Order: sequence, then structure tokens, then C-alpha cells
Amino acid sequence: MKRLEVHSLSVRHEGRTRVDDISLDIAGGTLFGLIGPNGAGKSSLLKAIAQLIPHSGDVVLDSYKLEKVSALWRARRLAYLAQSGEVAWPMNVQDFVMLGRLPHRRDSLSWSRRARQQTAQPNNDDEIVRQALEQTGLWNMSTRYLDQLSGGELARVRLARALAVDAGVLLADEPCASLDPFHQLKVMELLQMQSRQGRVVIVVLHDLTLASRFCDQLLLLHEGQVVANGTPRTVLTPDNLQQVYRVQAIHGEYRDQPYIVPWQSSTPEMPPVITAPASTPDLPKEITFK
Ligand SMILES: Nc1ncnc2c1ncn2[C@@H]1O[C@H](COP(=O)(O)OP(=O)(O)OP(=O)(O)O)[C@@H](O)[C@H]1O
Repeated sequence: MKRLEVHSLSVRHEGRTRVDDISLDIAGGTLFGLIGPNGAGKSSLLKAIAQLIPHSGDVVLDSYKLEKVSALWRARRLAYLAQSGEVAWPMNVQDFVMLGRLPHRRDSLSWSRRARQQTAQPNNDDEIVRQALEQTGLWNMSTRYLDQLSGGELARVRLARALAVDAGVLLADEPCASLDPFHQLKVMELLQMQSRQGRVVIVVLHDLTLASRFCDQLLLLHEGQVVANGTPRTVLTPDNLQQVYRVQAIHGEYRDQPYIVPWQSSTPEMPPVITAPASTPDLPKEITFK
């Protein structure tokens, strides 16, 4: 079973603190959600855990300090899905997903090139890539070129590449951001399954109902600091949502699971909660963004 520990991790840049002294202990099998408003420090924390940006503090995976091990050791054990990424290469889907196998092999990665050579036999990498393509619903477009995909399809291709690493730790920054509701649910089910197989899975989310419904544990960040860390029920309280997200939300429950529908922007004077099925609150005549 994997175990990821974060000890007093801080990210500072030109005198500004992006992540402030955060400690975590995440066991394999946990789907761990990182939530918080724009600029809270979620991506910075994820990148620092992946050793992609300068930081202070330690990240320890199965007793190994990540800053002390080689980049290859990390690349085999941590899969990182960035929040966004332009993919400018003229590459088809299956070759791109095969890049996830790069840390594990030394010979030619190109599926197409090996297929052209006709001597290549399907190997373990092919099987893992096939599985990642199927899990993300991309098998039927594996030979399509990346510039022929929609935004949501490309997001799933990027996720498939991270899955193809088959790492013990999966760090996914907003994997649902550009997906339709069906694929959002599919991706969350997939991440939950990945965690149930013993992996540490950390996912950044803005959709609070997805966070509440699927995550075992949530970390609510605000201005680089931890506001709450615990089960969705203890973290997603009306007070936290109002203070941190500045929203009034409808809180409901379905089959013993809480759901949250952010309803209107809020000021500290407003009551934090709208209880379903309350009548629709009056919306402000003019909506301004501050
Ligand atoms: N490369 C950078 N250099 C300097 N400051 C940065 C850099 N990247 C992010 N920041 C700042 O660090 C803070 C945290 O940013 P971060 O991207 O971690 O937030 P986030 O919680 O992921 O936000 P979002 O929900 O908008 O993606 C913000 O104030 C941001 O402006």
C-alpha cells in the first residue's frame, strides 16, 4: 500500500507565499480532493508534490524523500496531469498516450512505427495503453491526430497518458474542467477505481458536488493555507463555502451523500445556507464581479 507524506511544504515566489506550511499524510486507497477558489494554491501544491517547482519542506513516498531520488525513479512512480496543456505535436492519440510509458522503457515508443516494422509483437506497454484508451473512452479514436480532437476529447487523451504511466501516485489537476457531465462522472469513477486499487490519487476540483460525492477526504485551501481537512461532510460546510468561496449554496442530501449547488454570490452579511427545497431566493437585479 502506498503512502504519501507531505511535511511543512511551502512555495514562495518573489516574497509572495503561494503555499504556506502544509503537511499531509495520504494512504493508498484514498481519493483525496484539493479544493479552493482561484489562486488558493492548489496547482502550486500539486506541482511542489511532483517536485516540479521550487519549494521548502519534504515530500516522502513510501519512506523515500522525493527530492533525494532520481527523476526517473519519480517519473515511474508519480503520474502528473497538468491543469492545461497545448499539444502541438503532429501525433496520433495512441502514440501520445504511449508517451506515458516513456519512463519504463528504452526502445522505440512509437506504436505506429513499430506496427510499420511488422516485427513488433504486442507487449505489456501496448496492453497498458490499450487499457488507458478504453478507460477514457478513446479506443475508437486512437488513430486520430491530436489536432482533430475537441477540447474535452483532448483532455481525456491527456488523462489517458497519465493513466498509462501506471504509477502508484496519480496527481490530477482539474481533470473534469472541460468535460460534459457524463464524462465528468466517468472520470471521477475512474479516479475512484484507481484509488481503490491502492494508489494515492490527488485530484483538484472546482465542482463541489463531484468533490463531495467521490472524494474520501478533502483539503480546502485559501490563500495558500489549509482552512479545513477531512471528510466532505466536515469540510463543505455552509460557513466554509461562504467565507472561502463567497457563495451561498443549496445543500441537499441524496442517498446519504451531500450535494452542493452554489446558488449566488454572497456577502458576509448574508446567511450562508439555502436549504433545499427552499423557494428560489431573490437574485440581485444587477450582478457585478469584484
Ligand atoms: N509561476 C508563477 N509565478 C508566480 N506566481 C504564481 C505562479 N503561478 C501561480 N502563481 C500565483 O500563486 C498563487 C496560487 O496559484 P495556483 O495556480 O496554485 O492557484 P490555484 O488554486 O490552482 O488556482 P486556480 O483554481 O485558478 O487554478 C496565485 O496567487 C497565483 O497568482
